[in-house]
Order: sequence, then C-alpha cells, then structure tokens
Amino acid sequence: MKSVYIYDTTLRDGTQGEGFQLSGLDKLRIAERLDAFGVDYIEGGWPGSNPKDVEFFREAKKLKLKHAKLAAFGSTRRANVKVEEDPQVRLLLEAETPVVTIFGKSWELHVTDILRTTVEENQAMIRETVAHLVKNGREVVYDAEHFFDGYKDGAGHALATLKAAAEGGASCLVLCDTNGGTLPAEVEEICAAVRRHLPDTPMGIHTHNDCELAVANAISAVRAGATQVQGTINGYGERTGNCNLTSVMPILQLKMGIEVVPRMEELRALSHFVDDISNNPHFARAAFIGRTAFAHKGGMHVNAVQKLARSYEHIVPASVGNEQTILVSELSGQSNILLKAEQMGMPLAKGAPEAAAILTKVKELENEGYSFEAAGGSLELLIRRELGNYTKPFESTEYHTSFRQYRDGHKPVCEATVKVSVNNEIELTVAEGNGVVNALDIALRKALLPFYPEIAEVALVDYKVRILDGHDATAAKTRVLIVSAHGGETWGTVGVSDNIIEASWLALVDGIDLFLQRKS
Ligand SMILES: CC(=O)SCCNC(=O)CCNC(=O)[C@H](O)C(C)(C)COP(=O)(O)OP(=O)(O)OC[C@H]1O[C@@H](n2cnc3c(N)ncnc32)[C@H](O)[C@@H]1OP(=O)(O)O
Ligand SMILES: CC(=O)C(=O)O
Repeated sequence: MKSVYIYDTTLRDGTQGEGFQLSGLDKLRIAERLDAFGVDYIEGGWPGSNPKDVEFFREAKKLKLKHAKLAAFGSTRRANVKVEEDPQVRLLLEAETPVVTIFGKSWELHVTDILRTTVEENQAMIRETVAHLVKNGREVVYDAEHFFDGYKDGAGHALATLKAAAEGGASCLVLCDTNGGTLPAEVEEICAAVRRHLPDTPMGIHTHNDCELAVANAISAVRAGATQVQGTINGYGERTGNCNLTSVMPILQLKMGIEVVPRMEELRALSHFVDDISNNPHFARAAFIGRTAFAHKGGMHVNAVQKLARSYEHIVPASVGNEQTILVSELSGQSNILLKAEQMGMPLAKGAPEAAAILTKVKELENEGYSFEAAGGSLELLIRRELGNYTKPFESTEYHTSFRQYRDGHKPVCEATVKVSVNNEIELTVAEGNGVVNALDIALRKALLPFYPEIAEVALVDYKVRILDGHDATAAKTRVLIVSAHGGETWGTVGVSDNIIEASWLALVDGIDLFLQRKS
C-alpha cells in the first residue's frame, strides 16, 4: 500500500486554465500516457459539462489502463432536488468510471450566498450524493471546495460538511485551497486538526497556485497526514494553475523518500508531451524538468560541476529525465570553453592560449550585443575559427532587398538579390519571399545550391528579433536569433547590427556556414 497517492486532474482542472484546451482524442492520449507513467487516479472531465466530455468517457471505456483509476468529476446534487432525479448526478453514473469525485461547499458564505440554501440542506446534499454514488458501486472522492477559507471563517461548519461526506461513505476527504490564498503553516495546522477530528477517513489535498505556494501547500498537507495529492502536469489549471505535479512528485519521491511513481526518469518527457499536445511552449525555468533546471552559466559553477556535479546540482538530473547543460556567455570562465570545445570534438588543455582567446572574443562580442546562450551554432563557428578548424565555404559578396506595397489590392512583394562566390565562381540570384528575411534566405540557398546541393534539406525553423537599448545616445542595436534544422538536428545562430536586415543576414549566413562546416 502506498503512503501517498497521486491524483491527476490535468484533463479536468487543467483545462480550466486559460490557453489549455484539449480535444477528446488529446485527452485519451494523455490519459494513456499518465497511466503508463504510474499516477494512481486520472480525473477525465465533467460528464455534465459538455458533449466532448461525455464522448471522452464513452471512448475511455475502451482504454486499457494498467494502473490508474479513471474518475468522473461533478458536483453534489442541486439544492431541493432528489439525488436520484438530478441529471448531473445521473451523468456521473453513466460515465461508468470506477471513481467519481464530487465537490461540495465547505464555506458557509458559499452556502448562503452562492447556493442560496441552508447549511442543513448543504450537508444533506453532500451526504446523500456521496451515499447514492457509493450505493451504485463507485469509489467516491470528496473534494471539499474552499475548505481552508471555510475553516477559518467557521471551523464547526467546515468540519460538519466533511463529516457528512464521511458518513456518506467517501473514500477520501480532499481539502481544497480553491482560491489559492492559504499559507503553508496554515495548511499544515488545519490539516492536522482535520486528522484529529476525522481520523478514520483518509485525507487528500488540492491546491491552487495564486500565491505561488500550491506545491509548498501540498507538501505541508502531506506532512500533516494527507495521503492523496491532487495536481496537474506542468501546473495548468484555473487562474494561476494547480499544484504542479512535475514538481511535487519529485519532491515527495526524491526528497522525502515517499515512493509515488515507478518511472520518475520519464517525468520530463511526460511534461513535454502534455505541452506539445496542448500546443503550449515549454516553460524553460520550470523546476526539475525545465530546460534551464540544470543549465550552468557562471564560470565558477561550471568549473565546480565539472569536478563534482552535485556541488551545484540538488539532484541527479537524469533521475527526472533531464540533463546538465553548460552555457557560454560573458559570465564564462575557461572551464565553459574547454567543455564546449571537448563536446565539439576539439579538446583543449586547461590554460591553452586558444581558450583564453576564445573567451576574450566571447566577452567582447557579448558586450557588443551578441548572446551565445541560444546560439551554439555561432559559438561553434567562433571556436572553429580560433582553432584553425574552419574553411570558408563561400564568400557573400553583396545582397539587396526590397519591399513593394501596392494600394490596389495586389499582394505586397518582398524581393532579395544575393551574390556569392564559391571557389572564385560568382553566383547571382534573386528570390521573392513572404518577408524580406524569407526572401534573403531563399535567395542565399538558391545561390549556394549548385555548389552544395545538400543545403536543400536545411530549414529555417525559428526567427527571433530583440532590440537592444542604446546607451548614451548611441543607436539601438538589433539582435537576431535564427534556429536552423536538418533531419532531427537543430542549431542556433546570432547576428547583431544597427540594421535588422544585416543582423538577420549575419545569422542566416552563420546557419548555412555551420551546416557546411559540419559536413566537410
Ligand atoms: C472549484 C472548481 O473548480 S469546481 C469545477 C468548476 N468547473 C466548471 O465550472 C467547468 C464545468 N462547468 C460547466 O460546464 C457548467 O458550469 C455546468 C454545466 C456544470 C453548470 O452549468 P449551468 O447549469 O448553466 O449553471 P452555471 O454554471 O451558470 O451555475 C452553476 C450552478 O451550480 C450551482 N452549484 C455550484 N456549486 C454547487 C455544488 N457544489 N453543488 C450543487 N450545486 C452547485 C450554483 O449554485 C449554480 O446554480 P444557481 O445559479 O441555480 O444557483
Ligand atoms: C475542486 C476544485 O477544483 C477546487 O476546489 O479548486
């Protein structure tokens, strides 16, 4: 028997978050993935809410979940309606899930001002709905909405609602910090009081992140005896989101020694899967699984982690499926450069003059506005040049761009002319594109294609522009970051100039140049 169960509500509370939408098929795919990862409960949605959720539960019956139990979510019966006759409750049973989770009102304010009924009727709604679902063979999880606010406003009333759920036969009483305003010490104290009051029914926790404390609050509840933790992958959810399972699970398992899932090393992949399916960008600075969670930038740190990784890493990155990365920037020391050169297959001895020269160049260029953190391709070119491991594949002699806007409904035209020289052979090409940079990109490839047919497969996949502030009346500069791709490989290059087109050109040329260096 586990001491803490993980209850995932990504498919229900997660979808209450702005910008997080899932199709029925998306939900089925995420449910399968969560099951394979090893969570204990998957809350699939609210069958009474919309046709998509009804359809989801119909299709979910075909899922062959190996471990997780599927839960349908809904509310207690309406006031003054017989539970057998409440259409929402009927739909919860028709979902035919082994688990049904219902939420009820713990805060008297909500009983009188939102439900507009009496405290006695509210308790009857809770007790009767739980009992009806239990009678129909369901494991019933009871979510005590606004429990902490309700408890602080009137502990007697809040506890009486929990007692009603326990009397109805709920398998777990989940205390919800619905508005996300409770602090960890309060959570621990109130959870401990609930354990003393109702020691025979397991307690769970459901927290929201309005004070950036959802994970801390869940941990406090576990310390006070909670045995079920509810949350969502990547913290998606209503307003600022829910308790982030990608943080709370490794904290429980790796820090507190509470085994919650069998394959924690798949956590990062799960997090990316959910982002990708919902078409959301990955949060780079996410704890444990973010791209920067083990990215070392400061020269001192890089020096130390090469000697002993745990000197600046709180866990082994691979234990959550992440990895250490070393960034090169103006804050680097020689250790950063040595490591990069080694990763590129050009190892350098500590103290080598080339390492010092590369470092100086990086610092000078960053002072001019370059940034190599996301431009590993341009950094590689710089290192190759300094180490004499570079052959110029082409000379870009000149380029010209133009943009024509018509007022008669004709689509605007962006045009670029590019002249390059390869082995003293001149190639002049012209191309049109969706924008000036697109036209330049097409014209450059067209010019180089006769000499390097392999560049036909290189694609420009991302283009970012940042205006860098000018100092003391100097002109503002533009930094352009480009990401190129070939096969499964991607690389970033950077260009900086007073002129956005020139900055783009520099980054474009570096992108193709690096590809050809690596091929040669
Ligand atoms: C804390 C939480 O996150 S709970 C989950 C919240 N999630 C959602 O609301 C998403 C899904 N919701 C929906 O699709 C819709 O709101 C539905 C289908 C459930 C209900 O839609 P409608 O019947 O049109 O009602 P509407 O949403 O306007 O209002 C909610 C009603 O439920 C009542 N209600 C709220 N909580 C409860 C409860 N625990 N038990 C019984 N009734 C409740 C409210 O009093 C209100 O009824 P009233 O206006 O007659 O007083
Ligand atoms: C039940 C729920 O989602 C909440 O109280 O936040």
